[in-house]
Amino acid sequence: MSQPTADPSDPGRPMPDGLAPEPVTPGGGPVEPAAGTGGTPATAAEDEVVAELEESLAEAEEHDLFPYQAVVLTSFGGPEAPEEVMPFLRRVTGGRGIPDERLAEVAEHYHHFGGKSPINDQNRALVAALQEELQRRGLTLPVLFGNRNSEPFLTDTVRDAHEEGMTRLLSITTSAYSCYSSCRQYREDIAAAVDALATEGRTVDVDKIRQYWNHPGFSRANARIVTEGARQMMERTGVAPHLVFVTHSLPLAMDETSGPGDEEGHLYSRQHLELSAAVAEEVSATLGTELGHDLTYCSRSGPPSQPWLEPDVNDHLRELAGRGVRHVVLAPIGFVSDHMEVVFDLDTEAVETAEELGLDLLRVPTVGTDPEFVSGLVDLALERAAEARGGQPVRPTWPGERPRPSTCLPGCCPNLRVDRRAACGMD
Ligand SMILES: CC1=C(CCC(=O)O)c2cc3nc(cc4[nH]c(cc5[nH]c(cc1n2)c(C)c5CCC(=O)O)c(CCC(=O)O)c4C)C(CCC(=O)O)=C3C
Ligand SMILES: [Fe+2]
Repeated sequence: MSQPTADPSDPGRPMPDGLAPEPVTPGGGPVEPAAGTGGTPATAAEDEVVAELEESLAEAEEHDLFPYQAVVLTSFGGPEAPEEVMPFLRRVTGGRGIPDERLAEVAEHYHHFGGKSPINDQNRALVAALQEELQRRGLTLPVLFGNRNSEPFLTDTVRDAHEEGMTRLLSITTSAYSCYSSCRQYREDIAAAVDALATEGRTVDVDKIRQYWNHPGFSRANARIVTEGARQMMERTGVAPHLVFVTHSLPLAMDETSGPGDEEGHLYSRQHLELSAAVAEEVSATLGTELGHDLTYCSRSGPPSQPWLEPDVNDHLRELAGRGVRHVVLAPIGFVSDHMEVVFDLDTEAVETAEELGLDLLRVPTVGTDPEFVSGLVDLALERAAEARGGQPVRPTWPGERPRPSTCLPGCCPNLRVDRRAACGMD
């Protein structure tokens, strides 16, 4: 960790400069006397209303997540019944040129599990864990849940929040890395929700925590999980396993253009390469033996003519077996929960490939509701709130020392097909 002593959320430490809430009300000014009194003396009932309002505004200013009134876990979504599978897939791929055969094939993956993706249950568990962690720190804000591609839809969640009187929300997305699919597309869907509600006369602002691939809550939890898996395998077999990291493949053009718009590009694959190397080094140091490692990709789609990031995890397992590797720890560092990509593409397909090859394969879990990860997400929310108040909070990272900006730079991770407004950025 680059700045191990600075934890803005640690209640035991005094707040660094700039972290104290600004003395403003959510409405931007002092509380007005009850409206409609027309200069006549206030009734006891009106006095009571004003007192309650003042009290609730004072409460809203006290907490460390001010100016936010709720946290919204924002995720991809997934079907929960067989009849939801095709509508979900059409929503996800709408106009994106995914061949019909690929859609039918992916539909089969869902039907293989009774038409239900595990992703929503996993996110509901994460919502509960986040709520518990906030409460543990004395923060009483609600944690809401909204999806991009299935119920509960983000727009409906934000509308309900507005009905409850909320106008400023903080989104925590279930996506750690930087590319169009994992960052800007979420920002576009947040903007679409905000804009849809604006047409109903509802004004809501939504900010987002930074991409957290190198926030210690995510990266250190992954390092620990992979270490545990490798240790188990070593104790069982007496052999140091090979580490195979895996993430979602992307069209090469999407990887090339991922990043801050500084024309360096390839940020998505570079982030994964950097974390894979750091975790492998950490595991090797902890277990006292050098473990080999590679980064691989899964869940390729799109037309065969379009180049995507490689090697595919199955191809790579074949290559490793050919080189005489017998024991593999498979670490899905690209994902935050064991959703369909993990239970089908890895636990079903890659496991089958390994069986054919006679490889001993251990797939370690994603971060899920790991307490270190959940606590890291709350730290990230506190960090974002401090920034929203004009402060300059400490922004811990591992590996490296370059946190992603919480407001994306112009042109970052562009949509290569159409122009859509994106929230949480400078463009
Ligand atoms: C980077 C990335 C993440 C990780 C970041 C994040 O988590 O957001 C991710 C997650 C997910 N992807 C998911 C599902 C799907 N992704 C698809 C298609 C695509 N994903 C892409 C990228 C990513 N995807 C891309 C470049 C495409 C091609 C078409 C397009 O440009 O959009 C398709 C269409 C069919 C197909 O082609 O496979 C489906 C059904 C689910 C739900 C799983 C469940 O139900 O449990 C989750 C969590
Ligand atoms: Fe996907």
